[in-house]
Amino acid sequence: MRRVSVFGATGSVGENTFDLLVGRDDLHTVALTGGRNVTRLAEQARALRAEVAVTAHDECYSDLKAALAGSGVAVAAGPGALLDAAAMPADWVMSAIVGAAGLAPGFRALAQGATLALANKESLVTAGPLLMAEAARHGATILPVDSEHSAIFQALTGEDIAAVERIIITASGGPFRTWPREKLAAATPVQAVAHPNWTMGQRISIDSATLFNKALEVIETREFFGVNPDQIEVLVHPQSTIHALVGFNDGALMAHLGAPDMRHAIGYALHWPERRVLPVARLDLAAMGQLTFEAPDPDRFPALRLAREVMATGGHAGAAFNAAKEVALDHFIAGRIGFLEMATLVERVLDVLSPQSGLHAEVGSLEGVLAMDAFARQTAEDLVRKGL
Ligand SMILES: NC(=O)C1=CN([C@@H]2O[C@H](COP(=O)(O)OP(=O)(O)OC[C@H]3O[C@@H](n4cnc5c(N)ncnc54)[C@H](OP(=O)(O)O)[C@@H]3O)[C@@H](O)[C@H]2O)C=CC1
Ligand SMILES: CC(=O)[C@@H](O)[C@H](O)COP(=O)(O)O
Ligand SMILES: [Mn+2]
Repeated sequence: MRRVSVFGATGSVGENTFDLLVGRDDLHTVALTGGRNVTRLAEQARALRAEVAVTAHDECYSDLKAALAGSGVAVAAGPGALLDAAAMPADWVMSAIVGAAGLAPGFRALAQGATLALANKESLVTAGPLLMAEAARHGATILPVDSEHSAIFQALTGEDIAAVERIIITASGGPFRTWPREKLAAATPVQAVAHPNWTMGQRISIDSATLFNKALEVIETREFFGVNPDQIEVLVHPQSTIHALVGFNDGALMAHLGAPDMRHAIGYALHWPERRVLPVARLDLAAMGQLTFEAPDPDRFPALRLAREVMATGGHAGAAFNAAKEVALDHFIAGRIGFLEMATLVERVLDVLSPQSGLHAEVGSLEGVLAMDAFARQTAEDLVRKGL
């Protein structure tokens, strides 16, 4: 029986994963984790007959315990319990916690040789070399779940990475793709979260609106596939039908198309190296009529430029970039800074950290990455307090 665990089970990727796991008697669920939504976590744990359910928050323990009374599911809480759950032997582990909080559990799961289905792009942005080395050290496999990276991975199957000239990841452009800069300044969280094509969690949805999601994905592409930054292109494609394209040295361009449904990428990672029938809509290209493409606008969406600077800096710049972006997002959601100020804040943090602080230093340990993450968060908080 194949053993599976899901980290971030109550989120958008987590629910899509649950949908593919429920009712499968060839799979055994080891651990399910969530955050504050303990009611849903308990429902999932009962439905999948999980060995253990873990909430990331100590204060949610008693509610989770009560919700699982009589179920036979063990209950635990707190960041340490998340790591303990990641250490429980499993064959396939979904990493779908949002933000840098997903890094340590995924890292821990690799140490027991699990196949890590990686939705948490922040892991590669903050600690790419470390994560890939940890997988190699333990004979573990990392499979991409981010839709673009799953698409690239599929387009590369059977190919030689040395024959790759370029990788093109598509961006929907988000809900503000056509908005002028003046209007963007007043954009609200409610408007920013309304993704045109995908149903996702609040944070990644807003990151799609700023194009910070695409900025993270450019770095994720570099870290996962080992290509040079100048081989990675971003193409705005408002229909989100093509997820990525790979260009080869003979001029061929292989595109991956599919409905905007994460169950494809999750299901591909679940069954890899096989393909199995998945409950996703089939495309009707004639009904669609046309697919369109645009270049991203660097003035209204500076996140992509910042990603290029981060890749040029290397070292811990990815951890600082992601942490600053997470703080900026918190303040935007809370109404303390404006939409355009998110990129301003991230750029200021990188400027402040640039001359000192080990930003260039090679990524050598999880502790080092987490220290840079904390330092960048503190720097961002200080800048917001003083006023941007
Ligand atoms: N949504 C999507 O379609 C896609 C998402 N991704 C990536 O996948 C990851 C998850 O995204 P998404 O599902 O949208 O996110 P959601 O916000 O929908 O879900 C996040 C999950 O993480 C849990 N969580 C939140 N904070 C913490 C924490 N500090 N410690 C432990 N667990 C926590 C949440 O628990 P609770 O809700 O119970 O509080 C929830 O289970 C992100 O890295 C995102 O970039 C990538 C491609 C597509
Ligand atoms: C589903 C997925 O992989 C998301 O990362 C998606 O790509 C977000 O859409 P944007 O292209 O708007 O960032
Ligand atoms: Mn994506």
